[in-house]
Amino acid sequence: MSLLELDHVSVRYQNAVRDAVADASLRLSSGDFLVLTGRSGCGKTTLLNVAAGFVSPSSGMARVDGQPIAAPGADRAVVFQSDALFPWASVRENVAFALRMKGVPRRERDRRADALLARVKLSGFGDKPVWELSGGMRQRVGLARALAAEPRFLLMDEPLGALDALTRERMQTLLLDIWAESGTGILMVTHGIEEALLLGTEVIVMTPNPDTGQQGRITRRIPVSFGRRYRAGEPVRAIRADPAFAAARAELADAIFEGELQ
Ligand SMILES: Nc1ncnc2c1ncn2[C@@H]1O[C@H](COP(=O)(O)OP(=O)(O)OP(=O)(O)O)[C@@H](O)[C@H]1O
Repeated sequence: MSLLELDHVSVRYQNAVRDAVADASLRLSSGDFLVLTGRSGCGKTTLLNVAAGFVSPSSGMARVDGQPIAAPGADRAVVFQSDALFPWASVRENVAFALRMKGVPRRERDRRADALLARVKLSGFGDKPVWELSGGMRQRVGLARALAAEPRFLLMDEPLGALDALTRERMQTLLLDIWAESGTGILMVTHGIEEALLLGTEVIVMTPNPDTGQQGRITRRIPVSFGRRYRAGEPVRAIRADPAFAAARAELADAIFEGELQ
């Protein structure tokens, strides 16, 4: 069991007159799926980057298992919206990259890469160059590559944002399957309201300060259980059709837009 904590974190970028994120706290344990959502510019990526170790808090603390986060680490794998794969390498080589860095011998890393490719439903694609793959397939390669490091936490910034609607729905269930199998703690940023509800165990809403349009704060934390229902065997279609899902959708939209849409 691992714990990633952001404790009263504020971030002010160099030369900025205000904090991009003000006084944000969250706790991500193994097996949690936290979703950060909110309007554009309210600081979601900034907060994820603090967890990743790319950005240092100006005040407050970020910790993994009590140790301050000072830099990116293999315990926290990051998946971005653009897949950031190595275009010159094969699918298998991309997935095996972290294993190669660790000095895992060739045969062993190929075996593990192929097992990961099977998990993301890309068996048989290992020898392909990545540029031959569709956007959804590339994102699955990116996911397999992140999982290769056996991270304690998976940090994902709009990982499905560039995909078409049908591919995105399939990726959502794949993410739930991988989360269930791996027991990893996931922190994901998304603009998708239904996606947040379907995937998260907790949806964290950030909103900008109404006076400045900046200084993102956490304004709501909504516990959700739809993803757990999928894990327990309920089909996604049935979950989406449940009036409780529509009610949660309306509640979350209201929290994000603070009544602006009504
Ligand atoms: N490297 C940076 N230097 C200076 N300011 C930055 C930097 N990165 C982000 N900001 C500012 O910090 C604020 C929060 O940005 P951030 O990208 O974290 O928001 P976001 O909620 O992820 O936005 P989006 O949903 O559009 O991706 C914005 O005002 C942005 O302009």
